[in-house]
Amino acid sequence: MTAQVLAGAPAAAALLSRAAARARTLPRPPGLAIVRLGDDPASVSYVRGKDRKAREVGLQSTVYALPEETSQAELLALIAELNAAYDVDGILVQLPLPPHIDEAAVLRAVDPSKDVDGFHPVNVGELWSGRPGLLPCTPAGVMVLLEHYGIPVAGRRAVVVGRSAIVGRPMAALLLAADATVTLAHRRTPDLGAVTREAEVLVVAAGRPHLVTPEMVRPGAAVVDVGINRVLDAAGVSRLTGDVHPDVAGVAGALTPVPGGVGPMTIAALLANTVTAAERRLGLSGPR
Ligand SMILES: NC(=O)C1=CN([C@@H]2O[C@H](COP(=O)(O)OP(=O)(O)OC[C@H]3O[C@@H](n4cnc5c(N)ncnc54)[C@H](OP(=O)(O)O)[C@@H]3O)[C@@H](O)[C@H]2O)C=CC1
Ligand SMILES: Nc1nc(=O)c2c([nH]1)NC[C@@H]1CN(c3ccc(C(=O)N[C@@H](CCC(=O)O)C(=O)O)cc3)C=[N+]21
Repeated sequence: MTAQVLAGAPAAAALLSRAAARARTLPRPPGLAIVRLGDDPASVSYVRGKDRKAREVGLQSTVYALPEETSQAELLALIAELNAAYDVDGILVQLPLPPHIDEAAVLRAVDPSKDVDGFHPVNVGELWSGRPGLLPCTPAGVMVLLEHYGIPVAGRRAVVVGRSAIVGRPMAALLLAADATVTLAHRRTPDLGAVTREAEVLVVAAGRPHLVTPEMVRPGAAVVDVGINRVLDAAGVSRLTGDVHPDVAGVAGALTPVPGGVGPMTIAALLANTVTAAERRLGLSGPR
């Protein structure tokens, strides 16, 4: 037996085509502003991917590539300008930020109605209180992926490994909102395998290559691998690998690949959020 492959591409394409159709009904294209500091190669490449896809689906996307040494005051001034700009519906500040910038202060500065990452405390609070506003892209993308493949969540045991503000915590909130019974595991969880074996839906976002091995997985479980780790293969070539060991495919019922699983969903969810923000700002509230 080998697990069903939950490829991101078809689910992301479906989400993008729904978002593009909604965007076409608006009086003007939804506007996305992407802010990035410095030139960390991974950030440059993610931002390029987001900007390219945004244009493909008919959004007006602008990348603000600022030098690494940009001061916090300069960054906050740009955010204030984008908050005030009529034709900007979504603002994304690419993380991580350089160490001299107070990340929490920057995320708080983004107008919550333009916070297409769903990182502002207002959106976080709304998510946990069960009145979701704009949803964090990776967890929202995971929910769309599960739905696309008809994997049920309601009434099932879900385990999330990792409790970061951008992935693990909001993932747990969305699974809870979808009526799963949710456990959130982390570095201080004793006997992680005993916990993950309980999961009918297992989401792994730890940033540890191959942390989850076959004996940690319940037979037939749906396993979502959020991890993106750059590792050297036997030939010394740099490759992307997930947090889930490939042999898990022999135990799981369904498994997301890395790359080509959650990554494309994250980008699609960001663009769908931007359309949602535009609809709300223009007073034309469409579906979600
Ligand atoms: N596909 C996509 O679109 C995206 C992928 N990612 C990837 O997902 C992964 C996680 O990202 P992110 O959440 O930002 O990472 P963080 O490093 O912020 O958080 C990692 C979490 O995993 C937990 N953890 C780490 N090691 C273990 C372990 N051995 N056992 C149990 N828990 C552990 C940590 O626990 P503790 O809190 O106790 O330290 C922490 O809560 C990374 O590989 C990242 O590249 C991230 C964003 C988007
Ligand atoms: N403000 C902010 N918002 C984010 O959403 C955000 C961020 N900062 N910082 C970094 C993480 C990471 N992230 C990814 C997006 C797409 C892929 C993606 O498309 N991955 C491809 C592979 C890409 C490659 O080849 O490098 C895949 O998995 O198939 C991965 C990771 C968004 N993040």
